[in-house]
Amino acid sequence: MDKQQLMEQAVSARGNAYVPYSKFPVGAALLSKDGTVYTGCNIENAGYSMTNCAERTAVFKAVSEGIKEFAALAVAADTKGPVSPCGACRQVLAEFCAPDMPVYLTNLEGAVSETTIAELLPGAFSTEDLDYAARK
Ligand SMILES: O=c1ccn([C@H]2C[C@H](O)[C@@H](CO)O2)c(=O)[nH]1
Ligand SMILES: [Zn+2]
Repeated sequence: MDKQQLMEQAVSARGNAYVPYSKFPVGAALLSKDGTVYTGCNIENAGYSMTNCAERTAVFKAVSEGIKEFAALAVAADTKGPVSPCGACRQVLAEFCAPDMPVYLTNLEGAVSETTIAELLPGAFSTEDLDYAARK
């Protein structure tokens, strides 16, 4: 599974997006360390705030199957330049993915931005900063 194939899977997952409100489909493909790809699409709702982005759909699918170790992520949308994940997704990705994990942001014209989890969310809040063991 190379980065090109991962981006193709993100484009393909975009086809399942449920976007009657924004009409802006997004696809994601999250590669686990054991080599499985968890795809995701955005899923909107009549109550707009219940919308789930493509990236979080992919993470939640994997975690709900017991998979929490990831190697790479691709995200695709019909944007001018490479798509840019929202703040909520950046925080959720930072919970499960290593800071140096590669992220491939792309669009339908083949523009690609290769970035990392740490670059997407510098200074991410993490419970590793808290010493829970010392708390009562
Ligand atoms: O990286 C992104 C950016 C936006 N969206 C979704 C949320 C909403 O359904 C639509 C418009 O913001 O796109 C994603 O799924 N991922
Ligand atoms: Zn998002």
